[in-house]
Amino acid sequence: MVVGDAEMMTEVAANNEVDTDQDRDVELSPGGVLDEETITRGLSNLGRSANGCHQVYLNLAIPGFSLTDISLLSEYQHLQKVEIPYNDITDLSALGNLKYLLFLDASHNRIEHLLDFDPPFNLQEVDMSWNNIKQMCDLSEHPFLKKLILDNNNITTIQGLEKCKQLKHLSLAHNKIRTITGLDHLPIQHLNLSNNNILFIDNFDSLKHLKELNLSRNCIRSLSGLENNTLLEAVDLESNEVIDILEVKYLRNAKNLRELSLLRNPIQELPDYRLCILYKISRLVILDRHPIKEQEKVLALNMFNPPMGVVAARDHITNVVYSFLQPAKVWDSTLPNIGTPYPMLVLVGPQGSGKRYLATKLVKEFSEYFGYGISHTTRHPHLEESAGKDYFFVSVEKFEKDVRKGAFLQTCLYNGNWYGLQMGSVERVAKEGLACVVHMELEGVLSLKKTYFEPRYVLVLPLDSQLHEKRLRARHCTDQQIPMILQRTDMYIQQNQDHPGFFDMMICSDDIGEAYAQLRKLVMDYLGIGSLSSSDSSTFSSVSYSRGTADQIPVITTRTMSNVVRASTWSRTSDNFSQPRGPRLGSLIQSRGTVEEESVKRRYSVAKDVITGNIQPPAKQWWIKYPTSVSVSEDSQSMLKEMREKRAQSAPTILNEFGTVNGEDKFATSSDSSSDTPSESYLSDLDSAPGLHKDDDHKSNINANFMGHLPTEKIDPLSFIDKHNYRSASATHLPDAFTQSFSRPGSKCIVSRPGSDRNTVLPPIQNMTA
Ligand SMILES: Nc1ncnc2c1ncn2[C@@H]1O[C@H](COP(=O)(O)OP(=O)(O)OP(=O)(O)O)[C@@H](O)[C@H]1O
Repeated sequence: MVVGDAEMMTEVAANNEVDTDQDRDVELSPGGVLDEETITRGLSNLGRSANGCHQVYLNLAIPGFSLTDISLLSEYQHLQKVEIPYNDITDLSALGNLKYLLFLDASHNRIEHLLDFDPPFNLQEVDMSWNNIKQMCDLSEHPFLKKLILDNNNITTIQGLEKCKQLKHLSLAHNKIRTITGLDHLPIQHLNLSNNNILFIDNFDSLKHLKELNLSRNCIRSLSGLENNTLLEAVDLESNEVIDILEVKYLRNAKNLRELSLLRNPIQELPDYRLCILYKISRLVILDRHPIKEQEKVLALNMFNPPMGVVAARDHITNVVYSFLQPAKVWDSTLPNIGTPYPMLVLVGPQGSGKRYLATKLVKEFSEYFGYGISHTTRHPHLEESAGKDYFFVSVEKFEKDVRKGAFLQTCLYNGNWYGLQMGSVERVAKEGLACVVHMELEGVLSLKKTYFEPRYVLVLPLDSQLHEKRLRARHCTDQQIPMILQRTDMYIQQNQDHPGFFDMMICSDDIGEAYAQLRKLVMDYLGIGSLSSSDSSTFSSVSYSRGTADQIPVITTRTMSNVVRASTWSRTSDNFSQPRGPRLGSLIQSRGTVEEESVKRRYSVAKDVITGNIQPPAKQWWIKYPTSVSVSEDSQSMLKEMREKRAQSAPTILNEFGTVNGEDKFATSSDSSSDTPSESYLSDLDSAPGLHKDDDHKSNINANFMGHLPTEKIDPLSFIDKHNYRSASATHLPDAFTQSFSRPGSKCIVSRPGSDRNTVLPPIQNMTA
């Protein structure tokens, strides 16, 4: 230490001594009786008196003088703020003279009676904590009281506050209160009742202004009673006995709730307690004194109510992982692999939209092309359903077992039941050489879109909600389920709007006959078959690709139109079957069942035709002739909006109920009777569907749109355009990309097909069919 510093310290010490000496000289308030000297030292804040005539000190602070007698204070009637904490005062009657008193701090004294002095006019804030008050007296003489702190007393009952209509802040912590009473209709915003013996949150209903509530260290088990305190922002329930996570439901109306503490409650022992609370009250910013991170909120949401995309991703991961976990085995499969897409049609829509009916009818009519992909479900069969035809009805255990076997392509939980499409179901159809038609909910689609299958997705949507409701009622839907299903229709509309191209086409199914006609027309366009007359003998064919079969050759089936009409299946009738040659294929066939044998023979035959250049597989048109996108144009958006409004207002349409599958046409309407012979009216109906426009602008865009999506097969674009009459101004200026060889996924030149997640915008089909 330098000399200068030492000197300075000595000087400071000397000064201190002088001060203490002075203090010692003047004994302040001897014997605990307040004297003038003490008052003089405690006065501050010189200002104008309440009547405006004098300059007076407005504040007095005389803490910690062991005062017992403060009668002298009665002479200082202009005081507006009196702080007399940490004394031994028992009697405040001297304050009765202080008519202008606004703030009183008489905490840490020995007062037994609350405010028992003549009331000042405007007393606003009182702190009488740490006293010996046992009972609250009638405070109706203090109507302007805004803040009352009575912590650490011996109060057992809250009372006497009825007339305190300005009371915003009340603190009664560390008392002996057992039940909450006497607070009715008070405008309290901050209430502290911590450290009492409160068991129930009673009589809070009328505390409509309550923002901050501290009920920590009580014996509260239930939050019931807080449901009407909608302005709550912070609730402290630390060290209580809350045991049930569902109790937080009573806070659901507190839309401004930002801070909650449930520390040291049994509830904290629950697994995922924090995430659960965050999920239940997502608006929280601080929980248990810890700020909430965004990641936690996302985790909570994903855990308890994951968005459909997350569920689909999880389901997909589960299915993929389980299938990878299977012992390595080369499956005898007719399905394609990742590089060779398999034609598949998925009808998507809410329950009761009619998609199952459409799927069955389509499969029935186009049995040469399509097979019905049967899903598995854990729900019980309805009377009219048969196992192995409508669904494979399995127990949850069996379903789970199959999941673990990696048997599913996609799974989803809908309405409390599991649904899933197994690879085997698709395989079964593929073995027939047919394209698979399945129907499912959006959740299923989200999962299926993650697989290497790249189906066409046709959205089947009932836009007339009353009609939809009627159909649902005719089915097996309960009163609770119906609103949920109707809401889901809006979800589909939203999905369609938010993700243009997600669905390849939308069909309104209010009139199921027309819906089928549209679907039929679409399918026929895909397949390149204009009309199903028996005289039509135009050639069409379909392609399927086999995995693990000899040489990985695309296997193509050829058939004439007359065959379509007459033959019961696409694959089994009068194929030009050639005996397979070579030991490999021969032995392969020997080891198979009849159906597969047929399939291999057929494929062999078609492969031969393809190699010799005899046929063009029509199935490639599935991939070339894209179906109509649900358009993203403003027109279509507004049309959809219109339809939505119409849907909301629509009067019930009298239609036959539908409800069965198996081709039984309970859907049948007058228009349905003509559905076997597609007419122009289908086209006009198609036009009226959202997203289907025939305006010229679209027409001129067709090629541009079309070129955005590389088909999976190699085509000659110019002949394609010629064939379909698409030649337009823009067609004569085809960019290079269009005239290049188009390649399959997996080759260098990959552009995702419409409807896939990779490329979301589709060309409108009407230009193709124009
Ligand atoms: N594998 C699947 N993945 C996802 N959803 C599926 C699957 N299979 C069926 N679904 C869908 O689950 C929903 C409930 O089907 P369910 O058969 O129980 O009811 P429904 O009243 O007969 O429905 P719908 O007549 O619309 O088929 C339907 O929308 C159906 O399309």
